[in-house]
Amino acid sequence: MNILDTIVAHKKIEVTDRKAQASVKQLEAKPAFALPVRSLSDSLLKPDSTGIIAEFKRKSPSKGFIKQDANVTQITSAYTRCGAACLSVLTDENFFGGSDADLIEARTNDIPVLRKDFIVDEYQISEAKSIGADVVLLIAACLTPAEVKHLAEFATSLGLQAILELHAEEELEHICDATKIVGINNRDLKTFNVDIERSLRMAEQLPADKIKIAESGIDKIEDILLFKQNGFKGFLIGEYFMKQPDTPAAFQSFVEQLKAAE
Ligand SMILES: O=P(O)(O)OC[C@@H](O)[C@@H](O)c1c[nH]c2ccccc12
Repeated sequence: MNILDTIVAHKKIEVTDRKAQASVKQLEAKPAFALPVRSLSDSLLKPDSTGIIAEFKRKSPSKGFIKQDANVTQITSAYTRCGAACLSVLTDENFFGGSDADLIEARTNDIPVLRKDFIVDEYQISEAKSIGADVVLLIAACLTPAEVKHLAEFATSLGLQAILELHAEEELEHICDATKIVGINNRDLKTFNVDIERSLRMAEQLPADKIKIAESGIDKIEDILLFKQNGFKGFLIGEYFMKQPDTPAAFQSFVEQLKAAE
């Protein structure tokens, strides 16, 4: 079994357990469920947007611990203050060391927050809303096209936006009207290989009306400039910032360099 299959199998068991603990009605009754949603597309399309979706990630299956004791308040507030367009917060505990509590804390910032997790059931989208997320991720590699359509429409019905994550050309068939934002993952979730050129080639095949986001393995200003030239509006970056001894300072200097280069 590859790592993605392992994570998804684990996720399905977790979700079954959580469903037995809290009904959808109980999720809907949580105060955060009623919070207004902040729009990721509006944030990315602002003329002065950095486009950076800055990720809070303590560990990953490919790298192990990146920053085990990372402080979510300090890091997400610095990301926001220094110009992130959106925050991405891992909520998967087992493989990424994340939690709902991290997202709830990140939500106190006034930019959109992406719940970064492996969504296999609409229940997780209700959960995302109940902890204050504005955006959810739908990963084509673990869903059928019909599931993507259903989940994206369900997210939209709750006012949330969805990012459809693609990696391989065969996944282009997962695109539908409800998936307005498409992320191309430079990293293969089954092998962890990162290939930016491959993503650029694949992006050429996306419908022109989709908002494009480049994900993973981005660690230099030149990467962003290259993606921008190819029509990308968003850049999802985690490890590069999280692995720096001083994440807030590293983020600030990255944004300054990006602005100077433009
Ligand atoms: O840390 P990186 O290489 O900058 O990548 C961030 C983000 O793209 C990556 O964490 C990611 C992309 N798709 C995912 C799906 C699940 C979990 C994590 C991810």
